Amino acid sequence: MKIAIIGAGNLGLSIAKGILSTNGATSMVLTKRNLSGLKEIEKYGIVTTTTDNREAVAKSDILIFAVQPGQFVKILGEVKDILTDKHVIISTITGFSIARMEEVIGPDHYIIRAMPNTAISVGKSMTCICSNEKGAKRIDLAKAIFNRMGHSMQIPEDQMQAATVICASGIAFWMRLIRATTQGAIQLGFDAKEAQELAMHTCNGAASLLIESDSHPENEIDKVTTPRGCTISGLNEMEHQGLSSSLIRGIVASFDKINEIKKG
Ligand SMILES: NC(=O)C1=CN([C@@H]2O[C@H](COP(=O)(O)OP(=O)(O)OC[C@H]3O[C@@H](n4cnc5c(N)ncnc54)[C@H](OP(=O)(O)O)[C@@H]3O)[C@@H](O)[C@H]2O)C=CC1
Ligand SMILES: O=C(O)[C@@H]1CCC=N1
Repeated sequence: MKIAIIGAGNLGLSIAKGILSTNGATSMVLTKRNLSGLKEIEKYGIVTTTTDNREAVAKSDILIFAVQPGQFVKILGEVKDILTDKHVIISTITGFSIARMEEVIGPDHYIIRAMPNTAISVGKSMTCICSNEKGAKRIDLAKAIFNRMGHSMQIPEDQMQAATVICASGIAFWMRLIRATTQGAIQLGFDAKEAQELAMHTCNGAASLLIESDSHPENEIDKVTTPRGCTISGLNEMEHQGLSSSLIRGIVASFDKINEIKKG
């Protein structure tokens, strides 16, 4: 697969690392205006970098766009005359609808919207995808690309904003929970490095347990909470302080904000 990543910033570079670590491409062209941050990745044989988006598009079949929303229309306009039927166009751009893409390049292209997160760099992204009518013929290819770097789910386009909050912003929410657990562990006497190790691997174990056993969180919680024990004391105090409520409110605030950004 010949892949171009247009806009190798935080997310674009994470995707590039994920593709490299899973041998997901035969060639990869990364673009940005200032190439100085791409020195390390250029050392990989299959990677080339350029400031020329047209060159990247001409050399590739799969085009992954990871620029800021305000930059996207201009870049699409710049390359639209060299888009052909070999190209699958994948946009990770928040709040930028398929209809707006079609307004610029027309509907006769394989268009996919994808919402990954930065764990794609280590092959562990939860990625939601949807497509335009023509892109439905390439959705299995898109799923295969993202399943190599984690787990994908096809959703209706009108759920992409919600998916952005839960999956893309969501990784930051989980990081904060891991950080808070680390701070608690330090207070209980572990040094900072040990504390983070305990928090990260416990978090990983909780998610793996649910994924691999197809179980419900409360079912697993019931197995841990000894009557009159320390777990239920901790959990109930967290709930008195509003743990679940604050997470839900944070998610809704994030969703309200993303809808505001889309309007404005
Ligand atoms: N960060 C995340 O976790 C996630 C981000 N997203 C979405 O992905 C997109 C990118 O986000 P993020 O990576 O954080 O943003 P960044 O600002 O880190 O990356 C955008 C990149 O685009 C490059 N760029 C700007 N103009 C051009 C151009 N004309 N040609 C080529 N490259 C260009 C910039 O580099 P330079 O200035 O050198 O050109 C920059 O590196 C956004 O739309 C965001 O909403 C979606 C999911 C998760
Ligand atoms: O914070 C943001 O707005 C973007 C979208 C999801 C991740 N980063």
